[in-house]
Amino acid sequence: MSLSLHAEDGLDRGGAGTPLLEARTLTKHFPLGRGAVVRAVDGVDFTVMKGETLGVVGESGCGKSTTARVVMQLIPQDEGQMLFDGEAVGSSALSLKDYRRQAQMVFQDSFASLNPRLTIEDSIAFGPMVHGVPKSGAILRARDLLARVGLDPARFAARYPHELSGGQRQRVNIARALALGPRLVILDEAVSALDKSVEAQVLNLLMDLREEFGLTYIFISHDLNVVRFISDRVMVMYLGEVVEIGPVEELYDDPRHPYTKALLSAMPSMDPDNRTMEAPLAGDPPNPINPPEGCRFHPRCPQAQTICSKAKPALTPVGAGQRLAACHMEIPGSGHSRAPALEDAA
Ligand SMILES: Nc1ncnc2c1ncn2[C@@H]1O[C@H](COP(=O)(O)OP(=O)(O)OP(=O)(O)O)[C@@H](O)[C@H]1O
Repeated sequence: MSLSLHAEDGLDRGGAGTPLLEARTLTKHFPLGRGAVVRAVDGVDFTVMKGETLGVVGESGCGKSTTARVVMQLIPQDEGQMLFDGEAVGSSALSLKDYRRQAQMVFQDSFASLNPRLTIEDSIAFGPMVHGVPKSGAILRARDLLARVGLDPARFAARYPHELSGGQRQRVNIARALALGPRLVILDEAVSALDKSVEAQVLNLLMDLREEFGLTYIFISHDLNVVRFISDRVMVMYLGEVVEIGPVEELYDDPRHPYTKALLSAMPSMDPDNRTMEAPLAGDPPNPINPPEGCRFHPRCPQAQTICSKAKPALTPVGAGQRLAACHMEIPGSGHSRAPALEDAA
């Protein structure tokens, strides 16, 4: 098989208009016994465009990592479907094996992701060898990738993970993720464990690699400043659901969902004149085993009205139209009260 180290022919680099990944009503529940179920991901819909970075934010436990693991097919979804470049993942047109080559993931823990008994070059070469690349070719590719992530192959190829710093190990993990020539890379808190100066270097490296290889990223992070820096669009999750998604500057400058407003108001602003006056989030997120009826955010929402506890708001276009928010108050014609279209559901 041939594994390209360059953007694939025909890849719409930076083309905001063509979907690479379409996730439709993805659902993942974890049974806990005695009928209890954690609704970790509950009917999530989103699209990632070719060449873009989609940031994913939300409080701990809202389902970011589970969404990533389902997208990677590390765990199967209970319901829902994914299309990758227009083909259903797991279909005869796109087998799971082919899909897994094209979608790769980098995790937060740079050490746990690497086999301590393998040298750096062997770790990077492992994936291509599993996919049938001869060892000599896989090692050459590994050394090339080491150089591309800023590690001199002559110095680093024969070292072991424990001989590297956290930042160097994460560069190795990035090289390893790129070894199979993926088109989609999921970065799950991939820079969160790094010192700020190292984090900035790795973020710049990720942006360079995205251009060089025509990659598409899903970037999961608790750090809203980092997400703003690297993302083209941002998806906000709350208790297993998407509550808002849209272009990064639009969403940060004019958040529409009350949860997004509260989340951003808790963000340490670089600019003291630019801090929002929204109330910060009160209380802990409710339990994903027994989420509230209607809008799941309503028990903590300063704008909640009667409808919010009764009917689930659908993701609805807001603002300039490239953004969606799931809030009854944003549904056109609702007059900031009960939305007529939802009266029946109440
Ligand atoms: N294997 C599992 N079994 C049972 N519950 C799980 C499992 N994996 C995740 N969960 C639960 O699913 C919910 C979503 O977890 P997930 O790790 O996806 O959230 P997250 O937003 O990534 O959180 P964090 O930011 O802390 O990583 C949480 O309540 C979590 O405890």
